[in-house]
Amino acid sequence: MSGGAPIPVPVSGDRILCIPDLQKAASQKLPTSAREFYNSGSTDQITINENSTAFSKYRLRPRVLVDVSKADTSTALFGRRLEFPLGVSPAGMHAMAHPDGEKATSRACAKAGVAMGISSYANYPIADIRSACLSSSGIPQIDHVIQLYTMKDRAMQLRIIREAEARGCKAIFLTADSPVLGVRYNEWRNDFRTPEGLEFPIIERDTEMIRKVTHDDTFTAFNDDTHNWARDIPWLKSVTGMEIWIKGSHYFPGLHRFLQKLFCYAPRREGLATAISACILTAEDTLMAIETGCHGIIVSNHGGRQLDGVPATIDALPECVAAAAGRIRIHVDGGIRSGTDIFKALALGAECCWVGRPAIWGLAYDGQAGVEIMLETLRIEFKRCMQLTGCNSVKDITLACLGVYRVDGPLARL
Ligand SMILES: Cc1cc2nc3c(=O)[nH]c(=O)nc-3n(C[C@H](O)[C@H](O)[C@H](O)COP(=O)(O)O)c2cc1C
Ligand SMILES: CC(C)CC(=O)C(=O)O
Repeated sequence: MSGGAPIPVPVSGDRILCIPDLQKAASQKLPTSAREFYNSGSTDQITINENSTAFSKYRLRPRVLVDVSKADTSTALFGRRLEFPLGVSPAGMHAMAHPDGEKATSRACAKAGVAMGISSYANYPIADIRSACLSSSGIPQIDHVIQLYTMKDRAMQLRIIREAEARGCKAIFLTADSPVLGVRYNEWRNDFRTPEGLEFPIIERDTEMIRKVTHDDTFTAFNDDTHNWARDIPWLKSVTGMEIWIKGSHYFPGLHRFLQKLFCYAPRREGLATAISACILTAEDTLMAIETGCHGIIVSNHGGRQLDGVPATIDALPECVAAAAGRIRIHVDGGIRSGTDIFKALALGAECCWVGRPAIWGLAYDGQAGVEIMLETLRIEFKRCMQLTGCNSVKDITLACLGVYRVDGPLARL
């Protein structure tokens, strides 16, 4: 019998015991316009709120009297071990939360053994973010992915891709839900501008250029609202060997007709037609990602910052998983605020989760150390959840671990 090494619990005097503690402490430190920029969603805040509350409808179905002394939280991504199934989502402007910005996030991710996404709107170049987490032998200790928008300026897009390749990024996360910026009242109300001194080196914008304009203006100038599956994915595949993952979903006109044709003329896919009927948009996008040969999808609604009123990602996940039928890798982000949330997402079929705002709150709270607290909190909670449900490895986390209450009924298995 082995009790294993005791799990270190964060017990500093700062009393950050969970992600909501961190959110509260960090938010108090941020000026109003930065706080609202980070913490808000779009329009009526429906989706951002649901992203985190939707997890609570699920109940855990634990198995007891299981030896969990050697429970192992690790998994693998891009052939590298992750300490637990988590990455930090690509989110712009980490340096508004702490001067070390994405470099601090990168170091914290390396310490925790998780992956990191680099936003096109990062405040440091890809090279600096990668080299912030070098091992003693000079090799980055974690994998990074580069987040790209579909951009009007193909030459710039190509320069970003070449730089990401040269610096060893493993994949492109193509953000598909942003042909235009979401309606963000906070940015309008506060006439939000990137603070003095911060740059967007990846999209080649210095501080003077970006302070002149709003994000709406920047998005309109850069993002390609003519983007589409048929043109953009083949182009990306033709220019890079990096993996291509689609982040977020966006309805592409004509797609429904295309799918109808597909199911009409390809009888072997009839089973899928049934599966997608539950949630047309996201299942369609999942199928398009498969059809166009992408490597993976991130079930994401951009943290509720783009189209308000879309479902919580944890609610969209099952339809995507069903439509995918094991043919594409599926990750999820949005509203994940505890280790139990990670557990539930895995039980519903995600391979890995990502968090956006919690990293920003960690930065605002205490730079790299704050992000480390955030990651360690989630790791400990995830491990405890695994042990208390009788799971010894992430492979043990299946649909059988969850239940949900139906109206006036007993707990139902999923
Ligand atoms: C301040 C902020 C900036 C973001 N910037 C980007 C971005 O540049 N590109 C992108 O694809 N997603 C961006 N996102 C969305 C995140 O990648 C991620 O989908 C989202 O934050 C996940 O939800 P969560 O914050 O509830 O964890 C941003 C999110 C926030 C909060
Ligand atoms: C820096 C931004 C324009 C990115 C952002 O806010 C977003 O993508 O949600």
